[in-house]
Amino acid sequence: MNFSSYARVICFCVDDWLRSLFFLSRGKGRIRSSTNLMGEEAPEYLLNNLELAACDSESTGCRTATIVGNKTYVVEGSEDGSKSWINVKIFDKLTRSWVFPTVLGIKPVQQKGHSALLLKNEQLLIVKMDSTLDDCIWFLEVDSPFVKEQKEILGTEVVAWSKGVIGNAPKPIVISGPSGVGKGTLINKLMKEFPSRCGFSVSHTTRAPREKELDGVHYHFTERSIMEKDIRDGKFLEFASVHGNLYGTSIEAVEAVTDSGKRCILDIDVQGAKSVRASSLDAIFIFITPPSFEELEKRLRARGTETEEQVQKRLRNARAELDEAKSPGLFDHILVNDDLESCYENLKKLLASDETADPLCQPSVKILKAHVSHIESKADHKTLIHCSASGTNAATHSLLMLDMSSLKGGAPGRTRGLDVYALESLGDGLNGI
Ligand SMILES: Nc1nc2c(ncn2[C@@H]2O[C@H](COP(=O)(O)OP(=O)(O)O)[C@@H](O)[C@H]2O)c(=O)[nH]1
Ligand SMILES: Nc1ncnc2c1ncn2[C@@H]1O[C@H](COP(=O)(O)OP(=O)(O)O)[C@@H](O)[C@H]1O
Repeated sequence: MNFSSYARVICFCVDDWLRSLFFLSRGKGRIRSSTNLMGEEAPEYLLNNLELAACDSESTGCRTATIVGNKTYVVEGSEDGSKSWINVKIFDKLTRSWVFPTVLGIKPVQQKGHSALLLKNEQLLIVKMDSTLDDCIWFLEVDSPFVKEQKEILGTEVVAWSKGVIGNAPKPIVISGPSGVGKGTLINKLMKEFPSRCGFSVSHTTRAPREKELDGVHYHFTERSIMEKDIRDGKFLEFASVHGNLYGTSIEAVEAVTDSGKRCILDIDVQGAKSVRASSLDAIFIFITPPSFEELEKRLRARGTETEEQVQKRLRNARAELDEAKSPGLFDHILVNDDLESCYENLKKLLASDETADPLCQPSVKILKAHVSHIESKADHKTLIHCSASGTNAATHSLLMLDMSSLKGGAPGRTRGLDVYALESLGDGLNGI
């Protein structure tokens, strides 16, 4: 792929957005005034010519516009003292109108601007300027399988953010099973024995805390209305109504554990396991089953944490869960929790046999405190990032190569598997090379 074909750079300054738009083009060099952009019509040359846009990091605000089919995705952001924001809007060429999509996932905090590059027709690579390397690479999914599914569910235009993460991580473990089977007991044992290697995904729930349950440790206990809003805002990987309460796994609950290099353990019901199976999270699914229904009932009553009515409801649901667990392709392993110690040993054997539990791949470049001037696509899966230590001094300009050949995951979680290496010496302004 030819570099210069990607070097058409549009610089939008927020302050001037209404009045003028500077069109900087290698080879063209024209300055053109925009027509009334906020009059809800994007100029013809923008819609016809723009493939890649990068913005001037010196300005207080920044806009990039990227054409995907008949749509132009405008990503705009600003850092204004304590306030910083990043928004996405879409110009639809067919209807000649602006669309404000539902934005899912955790969005980046805008700093000194960003560059945008269309990777495939389903996602944009967004590189934040003046950011550390662990926070500069982001993806805006515009037509990925996850986004397509959400468009159908929500009936609106949807885009979804996903943070790019260098290297891989151990696969999360999803543990399901009927209430009282011993999931919590097994997970506690794992956490005690491997505190530095396993981390628990702390779910949100609308149920009341039991005695000895701590907010933020066992669950994030929350109000239904708050949780429903967070679900609408795309902050949850999955959620389900279980025994009359709402339970859900936030994206951050899983990613915070995985980002720290630990294996994330999720204790979720069968509906939640189905949702995670359908998501981009690559996990191992384990169902814990009781030796008999009578033993399950005995354990549930012996625990003494539920009223009789709640016990009855849990037992009714248990029958359905035991049936659903047999759905082909849902669970990778079924463990019978008869004798606790043997079940725990079997669980540990399963985890030990997972080949993905390799240590986090360390990037060849650790911290990027450079000014990223722009990005260019070189070839499939490989992207050049231009950066400079001082921002304007040509002598310190350097190149990083971003290799995305083994990307995994994606919205609504992280996009993992990135590899970054320096093509040239990057000078004093960059650490850790
Ligand atoms: N889908 C989903 N289910 C969850 C989540 N957190 C807990 N659960 C499930 O909700 C059910 C009830 O959990 P809980 O109230 O702690 O009762 P217990 O299972 O009897 O200890 C269990 O099946 C859990 O696995 C979650 O984040 N999502
Ligand atoms: N293998 C086992 N044999 C006997 N009791 C068990 C076993 N595993 C767990 N228990 C007990 O059963 C009860 C329910 O276990 P718990 O871990 O709370 O289940 P869950 O998290 O699946 O609802 C607890 O009192 C626990 O001590």
